[in-house]
Amino acid sequence: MEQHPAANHVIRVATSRVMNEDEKQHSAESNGNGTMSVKLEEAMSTKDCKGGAPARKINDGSSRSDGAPGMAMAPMMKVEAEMMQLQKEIEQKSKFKRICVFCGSKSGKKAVFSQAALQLGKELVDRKVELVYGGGSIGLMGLISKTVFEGGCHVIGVIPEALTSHQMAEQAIGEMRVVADMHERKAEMARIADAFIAMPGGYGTLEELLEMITWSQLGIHDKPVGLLNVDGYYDSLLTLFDKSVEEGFMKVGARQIVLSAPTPKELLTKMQEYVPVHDIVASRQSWEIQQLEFFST
Ligand SMILES: C/C(=C\CNc1ncnc2c1ncn2[C@@H]1O[C@H](COP(=O)(O)O)[C@@H](O)[C@H]1O)CO
Repeated sequence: MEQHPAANHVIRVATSRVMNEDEKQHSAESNGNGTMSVKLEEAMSTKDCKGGAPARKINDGSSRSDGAPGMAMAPMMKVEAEMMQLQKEIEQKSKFKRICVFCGSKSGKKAVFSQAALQLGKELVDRKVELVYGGGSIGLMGLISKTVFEGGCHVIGVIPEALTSHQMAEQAIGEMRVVADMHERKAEMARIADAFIAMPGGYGTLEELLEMITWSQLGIHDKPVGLLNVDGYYDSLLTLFDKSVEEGFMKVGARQIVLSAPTPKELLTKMQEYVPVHDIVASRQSWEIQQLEFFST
């Protein structure tokens, strides 16, 4: 393990497969909504707010466990306040433990792009989501990683060996996973993240985005892929995808792999609700078997 003063820690990763047991376990760990649902059900049950004897109905002003008239409002209001708080927590709590964000190594000309990076970073912090990203400290990459890190959430940069000397001269933050090349980088990002978001960016961002969409179409993963369409930046790409369906190069179901929204909140809501509807080319299991065979030869 290599340590750099500017980074929390740096580890070298030998990526051999896109999906493995660690990923499956992590995926199981990441679904925290069950606990909250149970809590809400408890709050909505017929017990009073102190957990005493059952009352009749939550919204009925006469519902008192002790049967005393006229004094029901205070405990009922407390139950309702608790329910609202739990509901808020459920909405804020993310289904995703880690989200990979692809974004520009430049900040773009308009301030809205930087503002969106800060907004998305804050949204991840509010939802207690860890960030996986390209490991660079420049452009939108630098802004979002700093925001998430300073917000107290874990940040994992996945960086090819060739870029490390450049990176280390800059201010690296969080955990750095050093991989052999660009292919391993994407495989590692895909393996450890539960979902992918592309912010505005150039070729690098587009290439990463399209690869994750293609891997979903093929059945290599079934994780949500979202486009943060800041100030209509991706309008023309979305139109091209529609054109591709129109001209018979893409199935309607496959077009639905790509989710998009102008704000992080709206995008994350769509991503939380995402259910794949496309036909996959080969099962995830068969991709894993192929990869195992490839790496064992
Ligand atoms: C290491 C530093 C600069 C070197 N540049 C990059 N470092 C890390 N990751 C990068 C770098 N350039 C591109 N990427 C990856 O591509 C995406 C951005 O590319 P774009 O062409 O700017 O859209 C990004 O998601 C990265 O994964 C000093 O910090």
